[in-house]
Amino acid sequence: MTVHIGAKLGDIAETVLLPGDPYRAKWAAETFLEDAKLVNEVRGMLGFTGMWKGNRVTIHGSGMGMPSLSIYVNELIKDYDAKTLIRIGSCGGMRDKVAVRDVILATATTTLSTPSRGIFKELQFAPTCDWDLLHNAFHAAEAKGVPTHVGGIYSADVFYDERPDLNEQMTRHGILGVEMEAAELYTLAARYNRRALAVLTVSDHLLTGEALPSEDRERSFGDMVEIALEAAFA
Ligand SMILES: O=P(O)(O)O[C@H]1O[C@H](CO)[C@@H](O)[C@H]1O
Ligand SMILES: O=c1cc[nH]c(=O)[nH]1
Repeated sequence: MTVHIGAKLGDIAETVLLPGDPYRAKWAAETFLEDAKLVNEVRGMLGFTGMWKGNRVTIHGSGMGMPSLSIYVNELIKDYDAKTLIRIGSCGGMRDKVAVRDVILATATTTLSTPSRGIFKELQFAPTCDWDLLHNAFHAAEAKGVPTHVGGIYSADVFYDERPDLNEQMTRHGILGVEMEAAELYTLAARYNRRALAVLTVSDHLLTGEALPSEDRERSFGDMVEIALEAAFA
């Protein structure tokens, strides 16, 4: 047990999928895993461990925003020795070519800051994904025929953004979508030599204003979960 995770040592698999939403973790575990068991519910942050095609997997909520994800990922790596960590999140589309329900595989993330910012001082560290996971995920998405984009994303600190000028610069510089966790996930994975990737489903669009309801964000992102599982065990 850790301060924020009630699971016993050994209850967490080496491969962990990380949705922001704990109820997406529950839905994904019940939908895709065999023998899924609840291993954490401290503060309502649900985590489940089960089997997928003979492979042991944990699906654990990260909460919203990098400070929350940082707590769970630090403990999952340092206390439970998680080795592969894949975020399965929603994001806002930022380019015309990206449509709602499309999948984005995030190669690199741009941020204003992360919880790790302090250690870098004047350095602008570039958080990037694991190449093998990206390669596997792209081929899994292609095989499923899921519309998929590969490229940079923006990991923001706020959902209700008062800086539309920043979004304009992101779009102008080719950023595909905005979410709130991947930069810290990639930074921690780099620090502890783990594999990380963010597989994202576009839930709304900053340019068109289109948006999916919260029930869809909790439950309708099956392609993203399967792509993440295929990528982890390819
Ligand atoms: O759907 P999740 O995984 O929570 O991800 C996105 O949704 C939340 C905001 O609604 C933020 O956590 C953002 O990163
Ligand atoms: O962080 C997020 C997630 C989904 N949609 C957004 O616009 N922002």
